[in-house]
Amino acid sequence: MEGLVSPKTTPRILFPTLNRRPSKFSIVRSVPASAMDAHRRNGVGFTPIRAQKAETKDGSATISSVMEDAETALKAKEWEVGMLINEVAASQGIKIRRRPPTGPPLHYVGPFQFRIQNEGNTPRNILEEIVWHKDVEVSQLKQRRPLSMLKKALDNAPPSRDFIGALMAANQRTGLPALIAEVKKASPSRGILREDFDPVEIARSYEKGGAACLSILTDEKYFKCPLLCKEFIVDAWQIYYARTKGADAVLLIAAVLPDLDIRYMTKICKLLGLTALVEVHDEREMDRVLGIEGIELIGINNRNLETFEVDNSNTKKLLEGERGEIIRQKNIIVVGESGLFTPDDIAYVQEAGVKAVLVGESIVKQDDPGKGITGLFGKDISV
Ligand SMILES: O=C(O)c1ccccc1NCC(=O)[C@H](O)[C@H](O)COP(=O)(O)O
Repeated sequence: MEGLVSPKTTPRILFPTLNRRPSKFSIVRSVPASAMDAHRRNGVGFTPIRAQKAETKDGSATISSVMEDAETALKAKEWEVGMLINEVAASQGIKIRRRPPTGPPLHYVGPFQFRIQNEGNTPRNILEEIVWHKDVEVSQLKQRRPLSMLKKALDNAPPSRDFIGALMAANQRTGLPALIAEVKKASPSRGILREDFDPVEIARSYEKGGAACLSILTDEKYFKCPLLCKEFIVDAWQIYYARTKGADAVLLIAAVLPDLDIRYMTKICKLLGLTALVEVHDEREMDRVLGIEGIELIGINNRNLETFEVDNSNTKKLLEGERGEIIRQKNIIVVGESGLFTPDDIAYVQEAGVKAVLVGESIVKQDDPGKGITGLFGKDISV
């Protein structure tokens, strides 16, 4: 049958919804030339398809076939948009593909479900896996709580607090980088960090220990944490959702989001009174972000989220020379993120120019996380 997969030769992918009732559809090929070219460039041999509505004998379409047609059209549109996002992202040097270029690995023929793995539907690293998973998770959440519902819920959210103001006040008070203390149970690179995980107790202990702000890992699948704040944002809907849950800041990862998304999402953050912490890891990402108007807070992640390699000199490297100059001119606050364990580490990134640090593992693992902060800074920063 047209569109079915012969993995050893040329993999061909069907949308699951198309395959469920093949008898009602005639399959035609249809794909934008640009997307097709991108796939050829990626070396992925596939035949994208779209379904056409079948007609009954008297020439009229059945209601269910019309609905399936609409569903199919929507899926096709979503797929096309996903492909375009991948193309735009690639043109900006983003290696993470927002969606699997050849569609999901699961396929259906009649009652049968089968999995076909190929380069285009296998994530190349953990960040890509997270983002693909997040895309599906968010589209399901959006169905349960549409944006219109979230907009109404905004009225009941607690007023947003000044995230940057809190960082600056702590930095001036202590003369040290302000601490964004991270509440997380586990991470993809380090596994479970703390078995007896009570997020509220940890947050209180951080507050007592002198943390200026808290970073709450909210991705359940990969961080096991039930609370909301630091997320893998792939859709503006998540920003509204974060605000309705009381978030004051959200994370936008430049390795995942093209410039246009960062621009758009930053504006939404402003509209909702949220601070956007825009995270970069390399020079290219830093240059992209410095080219975007209105960025106030940049995080330099010392951890490469594709390989998990941690290198604190990354912060120094990205703040040297012209980049550091632009950051100072624009009054951008820089946060040093990941891999900070000792007072020497803190001094090193402070020397490089950060005004704040985001720390998880080294403090969340301590019996008393608040006291862990004193160990991290080499002094009590709560007073
Ligand atoms: O930490 C990971 O393994 C990880 C993997 C994939 C995406 C994100 C990941 N971490 C998010 C973070 O940025 C860190 O949790 C944060 O910077 C704190 O780092 P650390 O002090 O080293 O726990």
